[in-house]
Amino acid sequence: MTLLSIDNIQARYGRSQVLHDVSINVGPGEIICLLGRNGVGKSTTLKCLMGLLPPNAGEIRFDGQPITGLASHTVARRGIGYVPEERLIFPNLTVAENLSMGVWQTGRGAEIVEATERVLTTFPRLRDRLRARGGTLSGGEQQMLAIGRALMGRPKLLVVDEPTEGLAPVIVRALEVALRELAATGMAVLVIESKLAVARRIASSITVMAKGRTVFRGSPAELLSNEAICREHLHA
Ligand SMILES: Nc1ncnc2c1ncn2[C@@H]1O[C@H](COP(=O)(O)OP(=O)(O)OP(=O)(O)O)[C@@H](O)[C@H]1O
Repeated sequence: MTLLSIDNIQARYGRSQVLHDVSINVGPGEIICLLGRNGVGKSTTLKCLMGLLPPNAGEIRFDGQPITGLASHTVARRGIGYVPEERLIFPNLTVAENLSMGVWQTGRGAEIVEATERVLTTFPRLRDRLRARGGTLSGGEQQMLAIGRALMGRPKLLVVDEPTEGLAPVIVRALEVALRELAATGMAVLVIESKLAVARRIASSITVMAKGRTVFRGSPAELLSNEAICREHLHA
């Protein structure tokens, strides 16, 4: 079953065509890792999905409905939680306040408490930090907070741009465990991951991009046995 299908999208910044032909599918309970060298259009693909840059061709469908070009708040309300590369933590708000920003209806205290508990089950490390200001957290804790905030609205699909970038191995492992646990509950996960080792451990399927196109889709084992794709399109 497919929850998200991105079909043959193209997109441009001004006159510069950045995406030429991108297709990605994600089903419930799957973790799809998007790999490829710097500048091939991975982040741009997520921006198209999230309504931050309208594609100029192709279609995006989510949960049986077309969502191509819808505004980002509408896409989010359909059930997609997005964690951009910059994380966008509010540094002067506490961790608990940052999390509560991820709930749509404000003023419903019980809902916020329940959603916060769910996030703390996924990221127990944040429990002791609930009253700390976002800006005082380590990079790894900030990434957990950013993902946690995206989880507050109970998304069916979690979309994360490079979550492990620049983080210590022990934190990377904790994020891997969290993403696998979320997928085990049936959540779909689409993640940009530049480390092949991480992608191998968590991916149900890997999609490789090169120069604005998706050039490979398969299991981690299929990717590793495809020497040409590994040599041409991935970091060593
Ligand atoms: N706002 C923008 N305006 C113009 N060009 C942009 C903009 N953002 C990205 N680009 C260009 O679009 C291309 C794709 O960028 P994108 O960030 O999607 O790549 P990426 O695969 O995510 O790479 P990285 O891992 O470096 O983030 C690059 O050539 C980049 O320079």
